[in-house]
Amino acid sequence: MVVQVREGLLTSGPVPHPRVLVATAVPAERDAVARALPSEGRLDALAVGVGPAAAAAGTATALARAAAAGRPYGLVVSAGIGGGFQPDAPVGSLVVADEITVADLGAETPDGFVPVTELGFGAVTHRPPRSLVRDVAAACGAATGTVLTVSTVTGTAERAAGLRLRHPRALAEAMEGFGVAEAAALHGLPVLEIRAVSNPVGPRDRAAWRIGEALAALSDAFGKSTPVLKGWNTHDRND
Ligand SMILES: O=C(O)c1cccc(C(=O)CC[C@H]2O[C@@H](n3cnc4c(=O)[nH]cnc43)[C@H](O)[C@@H]2O)c1
Repeated sequence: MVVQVREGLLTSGPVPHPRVLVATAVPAERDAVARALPSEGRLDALAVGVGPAAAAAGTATALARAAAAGRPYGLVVSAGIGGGFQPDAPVGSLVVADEITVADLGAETPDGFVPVTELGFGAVTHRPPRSLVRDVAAACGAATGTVLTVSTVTGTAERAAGLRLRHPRALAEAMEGFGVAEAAALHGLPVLEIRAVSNPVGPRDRAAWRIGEALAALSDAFGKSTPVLKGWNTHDRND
């Protein structure tokens, strides 16, 4: 396979059945994913840290190391628990992102929040391959919609309502997807995000978290989605 470095991007040609990196925030999520993966090793689960910056740095490092070792990844999946917008994404349910959007990268103005793209910089959304979103969601029974990446966990009804006003298609929020997606984009790779809902997005209520239930749902999702991930071809990334 030919790997090219062009304008700061690492790109590669189409690969049938590429290696897949599943990036979680913490070891508990990594272990929930790894329990469901086959032992033959084309899918790896790695805990890259909490928040978009740690996730971007950890993912980019893993992708660069794998490429340098001659075992490059062809697909990156951000996975873990997350908050679900109610009533669309109840606790224990699964969400596959058809858009991965960073919600708080921009500027506050007297007229409201302005995303960084409107300031003339960068990106705020990454779109996973549509066929992969469709097939993974069908395999594991997930809803599809926008998953927001935030640096601050939402803790009030006002903020939850504000996010939904700006992002009406948002089903879930978490803290890593956009960072993982930026790292994947830097390497010219497609990205997917899968979240198992551990808590409602809204007023802070630690008693309402169902982390065990969400980790079990995450494990189950990977058990059911592995055949799709293993069978996916990078040729299909624009489908
Ligand atoms: O202290 C709190 O009120 C609180 C509420 C929800 C989650 C946290 C975390 O520190 C977990 C961060 C960790 O888990 C993902 N996650 C889970 N639920 C959410 C959420 O509602 N909003 C954003 N992220 C969430 C996240 O991806 C991190 O990896 C604390």
